[in-house]
Amino acid sequence: MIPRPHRAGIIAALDTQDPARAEAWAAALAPHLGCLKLGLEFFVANGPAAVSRIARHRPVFLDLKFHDIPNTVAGAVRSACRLSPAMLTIHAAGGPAMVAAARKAAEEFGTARPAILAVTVLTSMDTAALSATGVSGGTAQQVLRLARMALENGADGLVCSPQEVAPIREAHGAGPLLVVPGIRPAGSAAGDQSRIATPEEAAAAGADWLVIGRPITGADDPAAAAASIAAALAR
Ligand SMILES: O=c1ccn([C@@H]2O[C@H](COP(=O)(O)O)[C@@H](O)[C@H]2O)c(=O)[nH]1
Repeated sequence: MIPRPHRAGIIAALDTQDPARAEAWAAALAPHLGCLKLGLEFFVANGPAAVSRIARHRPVFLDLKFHDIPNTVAGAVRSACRLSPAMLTIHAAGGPAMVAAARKAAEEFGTARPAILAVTVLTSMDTAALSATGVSGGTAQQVLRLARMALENGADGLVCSPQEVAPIREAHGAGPLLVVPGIRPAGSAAGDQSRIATPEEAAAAGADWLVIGRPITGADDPAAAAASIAAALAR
C-alpha cells in the first residue's frame, strides 16, 4: 500500500482517452506529485496494459468505482489488483456486504494490495441532486452515514469532498485515508463540481491526498500548474 504522505499530497487525474497524452502528462507531472489517477475514460479506451505503462512514472490510483453485487465486485477487485494499483475505488452505496467483499478480495494479494477507498457522495452532487436519488437530509449527513458503514466493513479510506473532511476526521480520527476531489485553486472554474474548496483549505481540514484534474491538465503548462499547487501546499 502506498505510504500516507506527511502533508497533503497531490494526485493528478489523467482524464483522457488518448494514451500518448496520458503518457506525456505522466512524464511531465511525475516530479511534482505522488500518484497518478486513471479513471473510466482512460481505462475503457486503453485497457489494463496501458495502466501498467503509466505506472512506470508514479504509483497509480485506479478509480473505476466498482458498484455491483458482492461476488462481481470481488472478481473485479481481483482483476484490478493484478495491475498493482496503489489505490482502488468502490462505491460505498453498494452496501456493507459489497464493501466487505472488496476488502476480502484485495487481501488475497497480501501486503502489496491496494488501499480500498469507498466513494461516498460524488463531489458533483449537491443536496438537490442527492434528493433526486431519494436521499434526503443533505450531502454532509449522507457522506457521514456512508463513511461509517464503509469503514466498519473494511474500507481503508474514503473519497469525499473537501467540505466533509473535517467532520469525518471529527467522527473517525486520523485513521481513515481521505482522498479528496473537488479541488479548485482560487480562480479556477468549478465546472461540474459542486462541493469544492482550494488545495490549502482541503489540506488544512486534514485531507491526505488531493485529486486534481482539469486545473492541472487543462492548464497551458500542466507541470507548472502542479508545481505551483505543490509549492502553495508546502508553505
Ligand atoms: O466524488 C468524486 C469521485 C471522483 N472524482 C474524480 O476526480 C477527478 C476530478 O477531476 P477535476 O477535473 O479536478 O474535476 C475526476 O477524475 C473524477 O472522476 C470526482 O471528481 N468526484
